[in-house]
Amino acid sequence: MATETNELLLDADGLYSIYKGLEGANNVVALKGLNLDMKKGEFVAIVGTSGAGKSTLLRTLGGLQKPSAGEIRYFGRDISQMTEEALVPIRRSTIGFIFQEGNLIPELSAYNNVVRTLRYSGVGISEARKRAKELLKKLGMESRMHDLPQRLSGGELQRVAIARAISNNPALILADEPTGNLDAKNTEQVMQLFRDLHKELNIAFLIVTHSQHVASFADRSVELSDGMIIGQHNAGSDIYDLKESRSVIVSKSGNMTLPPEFLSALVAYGYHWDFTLDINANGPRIIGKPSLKTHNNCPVCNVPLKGDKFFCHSCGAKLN
Ligand SMILES: Nc1ncnc2c1ncn2[C@@H]1O[C@H](COP(=O)(O)OP(=O)(O)OP(=O)(O)O)[C@@H](O)[C@H]1O
Repeated sequence: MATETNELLLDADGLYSIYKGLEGANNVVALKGLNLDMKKGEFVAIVGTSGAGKSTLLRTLGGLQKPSAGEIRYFGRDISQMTEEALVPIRRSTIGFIFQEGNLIPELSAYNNVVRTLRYSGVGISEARKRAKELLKKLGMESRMHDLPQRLSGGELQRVAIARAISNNPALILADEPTGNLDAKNTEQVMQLFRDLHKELNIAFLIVTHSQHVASFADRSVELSDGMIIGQHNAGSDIYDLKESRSVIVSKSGNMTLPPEFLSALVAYGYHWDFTLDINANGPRIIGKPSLKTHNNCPVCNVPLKGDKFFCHSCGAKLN
């Protein structure tokens, strides 16, 4: 059985991700100071409109691209500024990736794709062969395992991709639209497989999806909009109309994320409230009068903002 514990698996703090604009164009700030915690064995969906930053978040959390600012900790260990050399073994031992296209090596059979992944992780050849066979059998691919990817259907390709992703017993699977290319029947089967793996092996899942059905498998859905997490939702929420089910998130480091309707009623993005809190035995109390301020320093590169408080002339971050 999946046992969700209070032990933190993943803990991301203040993540920014900036794509440099082409000549003359503004940079795109795809993640804007985002915070996310995941417990061991949790099943979380990332939902939100197109361009909200979901894939960027997944790739950044997986160490496939560096955040422009912020920290990403796995079991308390910060990976955000590690060299590729230091990252590779952590990625291999902790994380499995599944993408929409499956990303198999086209010249290798299903079986050799899995063997290759295991070999890269340092598993000996005979053990790798044995484990590849067992995994493909478990995923219902025993009779097709010597076929090349081009001879496999979308659903079969995803099974091989899943076999590769779980081959190193990862604590977490990061999946970007894993059923995006599949029909309803194959989507159901792949999601059922995820659920079984989650239960049997206690693997945590973080899945980007546009599908209500896929999100319904998750313990909670995290909603992204314009590079920020704007709410979370319990299992069974309607992801096509999330307004009703948003709840406030308070991260481990004390950052609070408020639903967008609330924020826009309060203030525009780019401002913050400045106040002093006194916490004593009677609970928290605001001292003095809160005041509304713009950032003095760029939250991405920390250089003082000059003139325009919503554009950093130093790193090019657009802050609204
Ligand atoms: N390599 C890149 N270079 C420049 N901008 C990029 C790059 N990748 C993504 N972006 C931009 O970053 C923002 C977030 O993109 P991302 O792909 O993370 O969103 P998404 O929520 O996954 O979208 P979708 O649901 O359509 O796949 C978008 O404005 C996108 O145009």
